[in-house]
Amino acid sequence: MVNEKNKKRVVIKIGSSSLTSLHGEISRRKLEKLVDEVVQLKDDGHEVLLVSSGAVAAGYRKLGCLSRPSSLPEKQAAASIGQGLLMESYSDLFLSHGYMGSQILITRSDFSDENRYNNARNTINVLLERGIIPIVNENDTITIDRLKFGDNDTLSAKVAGLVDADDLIILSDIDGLYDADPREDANAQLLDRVYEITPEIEEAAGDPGSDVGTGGMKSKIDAFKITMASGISSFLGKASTNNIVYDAVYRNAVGTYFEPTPEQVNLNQKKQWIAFNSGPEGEVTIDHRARETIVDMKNSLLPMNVHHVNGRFKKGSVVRIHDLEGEEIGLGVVNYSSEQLEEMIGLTEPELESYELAAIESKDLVCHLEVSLPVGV
Ligand SMILES: Nc1ncnc2c1ncn2[C@@H]1O[C@H](COP(=O)(O)OP(=O)(O)O)[C@@H](O)[C@H]1O
Ligand SMILES: N[C@@H](CCC(=O)OP(=O)(O)O)C(=O)O
Repeated sequence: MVNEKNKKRVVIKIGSSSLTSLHGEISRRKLEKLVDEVVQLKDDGHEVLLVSSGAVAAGYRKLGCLSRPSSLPEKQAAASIGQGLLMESYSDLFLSHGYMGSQILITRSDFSDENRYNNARNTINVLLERGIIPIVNENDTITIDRLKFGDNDTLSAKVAGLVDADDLIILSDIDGLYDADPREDANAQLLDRVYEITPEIEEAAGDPGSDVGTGGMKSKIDAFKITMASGISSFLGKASTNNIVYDAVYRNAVGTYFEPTPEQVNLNQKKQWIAFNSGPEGEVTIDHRARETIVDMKNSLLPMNVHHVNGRFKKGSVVRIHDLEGEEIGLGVVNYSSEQLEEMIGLTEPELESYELAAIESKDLVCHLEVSLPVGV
């Protein structure tokens, strides 16, 4: 049993192919293996949250489809069957070891609203602190494409940030990240440590390896960009390897470890929400002097440095910040609506004195990210 100091909060994401059989059914054997390993961590005193895919893969056969459906209504109907079956199996298995699982279904709009985001954190914290194992999936049955996370890899990274996890473990059908797509290059080499997501790594990341996988290595790399910018250690390994979860937490597993370094950006929770979840509602373009002030000097953005405004937003919205060449330099929470900012453009410094607040406070600016913001941001 670990002491309070060594206790970890671990998020484990498992893909569809690692939970279901080729015939579109839950594989009891695969699920039992996962549950046994989670139980080992729980018995050691760690907190564990699962992000489990598999709802569509576990449900499509029961819906009467011969292979994973491609139409949205059929996928959603399959998920409505499979999600219930998955939870039933998880609950049975965890209860047989004396632990309780709980279901959390999330949509992207739950995360883009700051109040709902904070509410999700509070709920999950209660569950984790009371020894429950929250089991998270996207709410596939009701979510439409435009509002989807789309893959559980980036969802798991955002959840890891939400609950301030120590580790994210992504389990897949492959034993880690290779320096080239192993299906295309027989000489591809396993990378055991990654300290930075380089353009070469992005290039090497290919599509899914099975008919039931969704994001492939590309969405896993997007996920690791989020965890690295959030200061969370991550691991990618093969779900079928013995003791993979336990060994990954104790750094003894074969796979790829993604280690954030102190020099990298380490976004606090508010900035993680702004960067990865908020969904910007408009744009402000700033002049060159302002770019220097906010990027190099890390000062607030003043209303007089706003050159022009695009889109309609209200006070408190998140906006993209562009320079005069159109390059995106960051995101921030505005203190004025788009109408108010437009009125301020062209006013002189004394005229602006009556406006007391910065357009964007430095504490709410997310700029100069070493990583480009992942898809969906
Ligand atoms: N550079 C790479 N390194 C490792 N696997 C890769 C790479 N590029 C593409 N892949 C493929 O990504 C697959 C894993 O993604 P995916 O099929 O979505 O799995 P899951 O269902 O576990 O999320 C692997 O089986 C592999 O074929
Ligand atoms: N939410 C979907 C899975 C989405 C997904 O990312 O799947 P996978 O690539 O297998 O992790 C489901 O439960 O079927």
